[in-house]
Amino acid sequence: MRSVLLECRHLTFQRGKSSPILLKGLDLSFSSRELVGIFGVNGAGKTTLLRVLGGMIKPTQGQVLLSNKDMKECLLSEISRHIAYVPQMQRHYFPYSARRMIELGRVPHSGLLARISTEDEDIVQSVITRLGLESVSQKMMMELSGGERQKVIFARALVQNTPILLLDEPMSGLDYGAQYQFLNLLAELMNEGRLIIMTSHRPEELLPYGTRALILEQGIIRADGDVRSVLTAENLSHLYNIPMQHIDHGKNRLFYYQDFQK
Ligand SMILES: Nc1ncnc2c1ncn2[C@@H]1O[C@H](COP(=O)(O)OP(=O)(O)OP(=O)(O)O)[C@@H](O)[C@H]1O
Repeated sequence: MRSVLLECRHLTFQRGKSSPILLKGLDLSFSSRELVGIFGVNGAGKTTLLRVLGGMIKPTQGQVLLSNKDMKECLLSEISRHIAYVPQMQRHYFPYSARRMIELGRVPHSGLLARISTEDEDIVQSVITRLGLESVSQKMMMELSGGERQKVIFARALVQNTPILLLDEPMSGLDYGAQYQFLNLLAELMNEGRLIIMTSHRPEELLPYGTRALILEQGIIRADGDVRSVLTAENLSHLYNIPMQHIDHGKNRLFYYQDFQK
């Protein structure tokens, strides 16, 4: 059975009085065992929505509810035991090794000053193995490639062992093979019962396993539903104002620009 893990009610967000209203009274509900993609043009507010849902920034109006509890009443430690957030690719990191960076994901469970326990070490090691990070785990973060860093930050979120994962363009730096493995991993995590919400610019990546897609446009949700009904050439042509077509192939849907050669 699915249970509602995260909701927002009448969620409005505006940075300042003279700034545009980025999110306009959104009502959304997300449950366990969902893999949701948020789509929208650059600057539409996808990251902002993820960050408000993750409790990192407060709504201007409205509420975010974590397992039915108003997030305003949740301690930071409580939020981080429920939600792991993976930001868009960053350039600068503290001078930590990859393993140390991953270990930090255990802090919500063990506390900032506690020594890492044997149980924590086992969890960290199992995630390093699951993501194939053995060869980079002893290297410093700044010595890693962009895609390797991306995997390490995802590993940190996984060891947090939360029912909710919020991922901001998680596949942007991954090579083709790593994207394939990552998609399969997301499907596994969803089947374990997690709620995964990710932003994306590539509808293809959501089609095989995604359960739901949202289109955020001018502060409102223009479409919300099953991936195959939302991520259509018609909806994307309208969203990006370009002529698009799609072809279905099994579980996959391929998108292409119509009349590209003209
Ligand atoms: N820290 C900030 N201070 C001021 N404005 C910001 C800040 N972060 C984002 N914005 C603005 O808020 C708007 C929404 O940004 P957001 O990052 O949520 O968009 P997005 O849909 O995730 O975009 P992209 O697809 O380019 O990543 C943009 O106009 C952006 O310039």
